[in-house]
Amino acid sequence: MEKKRVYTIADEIGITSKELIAKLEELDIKVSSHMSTLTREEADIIVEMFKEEKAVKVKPKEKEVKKVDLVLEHTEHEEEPENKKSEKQDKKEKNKKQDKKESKNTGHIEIRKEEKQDKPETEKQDDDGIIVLDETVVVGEFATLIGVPPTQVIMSLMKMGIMANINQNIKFETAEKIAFEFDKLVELKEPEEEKEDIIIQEDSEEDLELRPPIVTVMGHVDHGKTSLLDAIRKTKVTDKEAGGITQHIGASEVYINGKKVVFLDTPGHEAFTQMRLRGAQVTDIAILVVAADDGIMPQTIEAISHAKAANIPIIVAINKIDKPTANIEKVRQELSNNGLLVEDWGGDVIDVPVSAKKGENLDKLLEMVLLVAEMEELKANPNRPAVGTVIESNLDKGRGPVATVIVSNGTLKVGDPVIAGTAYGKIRALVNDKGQRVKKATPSTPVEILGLNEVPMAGDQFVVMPSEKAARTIGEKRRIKQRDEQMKATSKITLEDLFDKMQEGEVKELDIVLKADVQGSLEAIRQSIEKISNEQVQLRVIHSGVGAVADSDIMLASASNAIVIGFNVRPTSSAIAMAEREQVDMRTYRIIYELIEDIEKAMKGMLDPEYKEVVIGQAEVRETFKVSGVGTIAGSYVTEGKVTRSSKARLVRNGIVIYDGEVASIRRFRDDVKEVARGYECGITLANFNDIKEQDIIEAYEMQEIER
Ligand SMILES: Nc1nc2c(ncn2[C@@H]2O[C@H](COP(=O)(O)OP(=O)(O)OP(=O)(O)O)[C@@H](O)[C@H]2O)c(=O)[nH]1
Repeated sequence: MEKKRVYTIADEIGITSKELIAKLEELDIKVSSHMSTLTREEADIIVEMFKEEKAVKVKPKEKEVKKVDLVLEHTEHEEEPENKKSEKQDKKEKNKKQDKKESKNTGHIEIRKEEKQDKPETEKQDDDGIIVLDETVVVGEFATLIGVPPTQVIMSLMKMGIMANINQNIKFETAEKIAFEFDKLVELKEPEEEKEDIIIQEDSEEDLELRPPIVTVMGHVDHGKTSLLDAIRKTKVTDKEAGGITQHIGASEVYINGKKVVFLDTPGHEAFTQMRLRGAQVTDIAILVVAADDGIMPQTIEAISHAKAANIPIIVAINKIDKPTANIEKVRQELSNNGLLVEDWGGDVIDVPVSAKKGENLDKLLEMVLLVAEMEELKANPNRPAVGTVIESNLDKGRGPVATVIVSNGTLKVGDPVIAGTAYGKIRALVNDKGQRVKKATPSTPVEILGLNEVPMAGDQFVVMPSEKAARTIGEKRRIKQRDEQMKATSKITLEDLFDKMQEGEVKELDIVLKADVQGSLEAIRQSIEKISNEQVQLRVIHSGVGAVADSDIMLASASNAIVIGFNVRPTSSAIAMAEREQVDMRTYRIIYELIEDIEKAMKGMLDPEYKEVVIGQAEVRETFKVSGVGTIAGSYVTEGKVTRSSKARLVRNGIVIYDGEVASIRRFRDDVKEVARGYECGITLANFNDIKEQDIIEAYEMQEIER
């Protein structure tokens, strides 16, 4: 580390060494003489501090002006006389109240008016003179806020053993201590809640009526999800509406004993989790299809994890019972191994053996769906303007933007002005799942809506607005906000920032998606991981499975703000791309101990930086010499880049890595040298390794820290 002598620093400031030593003593920095050294960083801060101090002494006026400028940049009335300020404050309070009154209340939603931001985002002073600060604050700004010269703040910091210059950030806790020293009070800014632009008002209990359940079918590939959906639709849809042709709109309704059940058309948990990723939970109940001849398979386990993560009840349909190889009891056994104990086995999970092919027991399955729905008490108020979720959307050549929505509450009518994400418009037509035009759609009903100005996204919430104008205003505002947000990267949890987020109280749980090469290691790792939970943070494996890290793992992690850990497995290339896009922290390990150690370190905020290997050169071994006391010296010729004494080295023979370690020495003629470049000969020895042969390749590499 570069150092500076006291006399040089004194010289730079323009004072004598003695004066500097005395000043440093005041700051509790002990130096014995003018020959003592400080680190370069310390020296810079001290020089800067003294320069500032001098400037304040010499040109107090200019400094004042600058200070006011700085304040003006943030807020115009911070420097106003007290009485005027409070007058303004009063007015503002009144305005605020007025605003609140004015914010439109349509009976079911409240449209929030934007509050004027006339104070700086980060810091402000509240009415009783308490200065409100963020988690961190820049030294210079903090000094201005508490009305103390920056040099004094820097000095106080030094006394606390913190070397920071005027442009550096300090933590709130530090700022608080310093403010106390100067008789000022500060408080931590309360985290602002994400303000919704539309507040949907709750219904009172007496307005609520039961609504049909919305069901998603999940399960392993080929276990019969599509067959089951088709079979249900064929028997049930055509039963009711003779000749009615099911049109694909993303969801369909079926009737059992006169009661309606809504099925989402896209089977599988990917679509389901995709929606959750967008913050929408449409599904009330999951039907887990398990083929009786195949049993629980990896995607079955995934589906279980996804449904559990979404906290929805699961009904198991044990399918293909018509097959001679069907083994229902085996499926039940496997279910219990995966945390689903069926009723026959003393648990509370409902399972129904069915055959999608033969149409067997489908009524029983649907009855169970209704039963679970009843227990869930799914309710809505049909007598209010509608809200719901977009489940599919597309741009139709003839009809323009088309969206299938499911009404979650209220009744949607033709002519209603709506907003869906950033899209807005007036409902021109409603089309049901049979392709028929309808006038209205009640709770849990899937319908296509026409009349939006653009195609919304699946997962977007739609809300009926008081007027078309209100819909447009909100739509435009959202578009601007969306653009802003796209600029800011979304912050997902990572092991690096785990500690900081724990300190800030943002994180109480670390969810993990775990993939490993064999079942045995999965269990061992899961147990070890969950054991290291402490009071501050709970570690939870929300999904584990055998095999490569796949897209669905990343999707689940992203939707649940989890990290992904792969043990002895690699991610697929599309999973890598997806993790990058979704900013999911994904790590792979080959040694359990290292995996556990990384998590433990992350919990203490001491995670080592990540390194990547960079090959810096290659040398060919042309001759070898055995020297007693030294070992084998490889007489080599550097063919690429360079080889340095500090590099790591690999010995490669016929493409196979024979040794991986470090360069012990490099000599040119009889001298030890630091490095040898391409085109030169040299003698290389490797640390603790002598089995070097002619024609071997020595590959020199370095581990470089990756910027995160
Ligand atoms: N014997 C028998 N075969 C069935 C049954 N249900 C589905 N199958 C067959 O199983 C195969 C897979 O059925 P699908 O409905 O395509 O399965 P899936 O789960 O939707 O498959 P993916 O869409 O590929 O994930 C088809 O050949 C079906 O005919 C059943 O109850 N009995």
